[in-house]
Amino acid sequence: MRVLILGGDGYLGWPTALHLSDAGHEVAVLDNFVRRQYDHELGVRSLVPIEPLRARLDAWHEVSGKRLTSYVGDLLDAEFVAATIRGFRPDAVVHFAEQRSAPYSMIDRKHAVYTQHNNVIGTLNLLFAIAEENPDTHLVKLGTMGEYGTPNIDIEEGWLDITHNRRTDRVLYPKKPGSFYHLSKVHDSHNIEFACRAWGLRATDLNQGVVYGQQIPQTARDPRLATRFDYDAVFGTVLNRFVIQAVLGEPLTVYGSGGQVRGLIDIRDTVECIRLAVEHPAEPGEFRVFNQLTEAMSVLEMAKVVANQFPGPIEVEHLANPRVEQASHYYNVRHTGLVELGLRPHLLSDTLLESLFRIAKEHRHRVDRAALRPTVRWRRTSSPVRS
Ligand SMILES: O=S([O-])[O-]
Repeated sequence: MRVLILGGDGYLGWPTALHLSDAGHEVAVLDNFVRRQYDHELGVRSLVPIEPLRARLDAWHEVSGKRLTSYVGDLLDAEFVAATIRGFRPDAVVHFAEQRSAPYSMIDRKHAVYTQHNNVIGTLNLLFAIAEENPDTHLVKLGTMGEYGTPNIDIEEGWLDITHNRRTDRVLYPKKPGSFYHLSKVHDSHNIEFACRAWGLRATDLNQGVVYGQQIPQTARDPRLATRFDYDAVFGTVLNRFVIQAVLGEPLTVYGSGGQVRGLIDIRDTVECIRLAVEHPAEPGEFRVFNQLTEAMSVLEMAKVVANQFPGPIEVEHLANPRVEQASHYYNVRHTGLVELGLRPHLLSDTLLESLFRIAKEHRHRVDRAALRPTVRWRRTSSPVRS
């Protein structure tokens, strides 16, 4: 199949491109490199050095004999998006090209507006381009489990059958997201569902849990193929950050009591879920939703798993929670769709953590410790990004 990966230079977009290329698909990547600019803005960098896209593409050609096409541009440029779809004629478009940090979206008004404008309008431009250029294209969109929040009822896969005053209907599952970033994904989900209904587009919304890990077999084939590994309080995902804090001898910083439960997924399963979604497209007119997680754990449990595996003393430090979220709550998520398509999950294991500790040790000299401390406060309308 011909697969276009939007955000193909990013943490997950890049490994996904290699995984699909390795599986025999014809892959193109599109990116505007804004993720690399956030690093400059925040004064941080990926723990593992990453190569420019051009060098990555050459390295993949060298090790695999395969070439990926690349498009450099912005989804806010509607003409560029349409021309890319027209030129590459993808069977599937995988959309990772959004600002994906909740703290970043909560820095201040400017960052909130930027996040929603970038994410929502970029996705709208994409929907129009697909509808006008090739409506049979399957859109695989990265959503987040954070769209649902933590409701006191079971979380279904995107849709809810509801009986109200003796009448029944199937509705989009009600959302209670926890940041302007998460809200941008909720807005996207509604826009995409409407486009499926109005224009008969086919889409899969993947509500992904918190991703951990840094390597997949394809990126491990050459150091130039490495993907990012973020540890900072703005872009670092929680488990990856704990691993790095452990290696540095820093306390694992748990926000509040740590009772908040999150869905988790190994990066190797992320790329496999995308392959499964691409190879089993939604039907025309169908807005299909999968909850893309393989296990659920409280933040404190994650800290304990890391502490138990780390060969050395570890402290856990509870910080006043900078976010507004429930500290203890019901959490029960249905996530059977991807398993039915054939996903065989990697659950969080000692081997995975050992390899992450090794990667973190190798690059520990690159860490800026100050960047580990959270500074963005949900209860304020404006926060400094550095203390
Ligand atoms: O590519 S990332 O880190 O959103």
